[in-house]
Amino acid sequence: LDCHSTTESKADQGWEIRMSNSRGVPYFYNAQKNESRWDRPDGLTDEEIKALPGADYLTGGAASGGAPGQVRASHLLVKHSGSRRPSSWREANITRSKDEAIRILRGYESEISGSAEKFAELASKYSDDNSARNGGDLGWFGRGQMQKPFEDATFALSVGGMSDVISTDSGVHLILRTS
Ligand SMILES: O=C(CCc1ccccc1)N[C@H](Cc1nc2ccccc2[nH]1)C(=O)O
Repeated sequence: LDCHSTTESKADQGWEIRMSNSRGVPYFYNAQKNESRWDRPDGLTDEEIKALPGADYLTGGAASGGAPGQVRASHLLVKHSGSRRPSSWREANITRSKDEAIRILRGYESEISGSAEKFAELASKYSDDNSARNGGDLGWFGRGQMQKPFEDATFALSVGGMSDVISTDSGVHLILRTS
């Protein structure tokens, strides 16, 4: 019986780097092990860490400050049948009505009740945007980059503030301004 000892390459050990919205610093996340940690996983060298998905959170990218006039925000998007692209990582064919999407989002809004950590947790689980994998974090952006209703709502928020339900061509959103 010849057993092959496959030494897993570090890359497919499932580690990635995500941004903690509540603390505004990166952390190590492993979906396979369902583990999150602030400190470097044992045995990962600098080189291997730099090669992980989300590594740009460690360098410039989203972690460092934005240019003047830029803001940083997270959002929780609930798509509906009228969305420009009624499909997401969560659901291949989204058929809920806009009213239903708003009702769902109002439910999250009351569950969040001002907690940035709760926001990131619910965005990770339920946002129909790919930013769900980063707790809804969109990084830094300036005016002219996002759909107008989204931009205006974000720039009207103070840091730490959360928007009302905002509607764009993509669906309905809750926005949390983080910087
Ligand atoms: O437009 C994009 C980002 C680029 C993209 C397009 C298509 C597939 C994947 C990414 N994603 C939308 C969801 C979405 N709409 C937004 C509006 C404002 C901010 C973030 C948003 N995220 C969406 O997925 O419909």
